[in-house]
Amino acid sequence: MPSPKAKNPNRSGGSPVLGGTGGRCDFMPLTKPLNRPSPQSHLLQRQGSDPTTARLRASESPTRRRGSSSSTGSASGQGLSDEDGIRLNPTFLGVALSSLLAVDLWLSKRMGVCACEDSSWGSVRPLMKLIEISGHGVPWLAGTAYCLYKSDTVAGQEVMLNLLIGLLLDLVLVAMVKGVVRRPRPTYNRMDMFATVSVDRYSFPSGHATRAAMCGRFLLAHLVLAAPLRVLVLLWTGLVGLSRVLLGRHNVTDVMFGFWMGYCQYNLVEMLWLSPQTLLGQLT
Ligand SMILES: CC(C)=CCC/C(C)=C/CC/C(C)=C/COP(=O)(O)O
Repeated sequence: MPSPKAKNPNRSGGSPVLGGTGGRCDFMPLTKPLNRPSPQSHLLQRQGSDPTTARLRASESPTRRRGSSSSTGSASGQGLSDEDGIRLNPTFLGVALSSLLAVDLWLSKRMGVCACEDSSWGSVRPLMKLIEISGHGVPWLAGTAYCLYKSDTVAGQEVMLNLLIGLLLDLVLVAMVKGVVRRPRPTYNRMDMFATVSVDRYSFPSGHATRAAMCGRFLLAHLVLAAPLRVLVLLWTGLVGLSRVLLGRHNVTDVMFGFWMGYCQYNLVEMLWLSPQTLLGQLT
């Protein structure tokens, strides 16, 4: 049976959505774009899972009061905000995602113990910033370019050239995802990072985490390293990711996704691998 909203004569269309109030099949207006939920709507989600309660709380919020002239009653249909559209029809995936994000924000804030000098672990901040620089794009690009220039074996040049390609690919892919997702950095982050570009005001995914994961895999696969050094590479990768959250630069999910993305980027580098044979084949 359709929900009371379906009785609204102003509605021009709707689609059934499973998981509506009380497990019924509710209708969601097709004419209204479903924007990403605002931070406020996450708050609403956390304050009460009951959609009716959430709607009532939304009508008490200052933003709703300010714009109350256009939203005098949800029954009119015109007064429904995008938030209402989403909150009245919470899908399982929506609730799961909102819960994950709420846990992510809470955990990240608790872990941001080096976010500034006055933080509880503020004295460790300089060490965390050193780890940050060790995973920054500039030293990696400059170091790889230098090794490529200095390398006097074809094998060495091949490895360095492909690492350079991987690093550039990483910058482009991370910039694209950051530009699309546009998740702001945590509010408690101090934007005092060395050499950033415009998309670096966004947080998802962590560019340091993608680079650490990709370079870590690259080093383990292409350098002949003794066991302690292999452990050190793994440790460094983990520390770069952890330092992003401790410094308050990122939320945990930014780093987790960054690790996964960097891991996949390495597969891409392997797929696109440029060998002297490939290069010579291209030239002849
Ligand atoms: C050649 C060229 C375009 C170099 C750009 C290198 C550069 C400025 C990379 C940015 C590195 C950076 C600050 C990434 C942000 O990392 P998150 O972990 O904070 O996302």
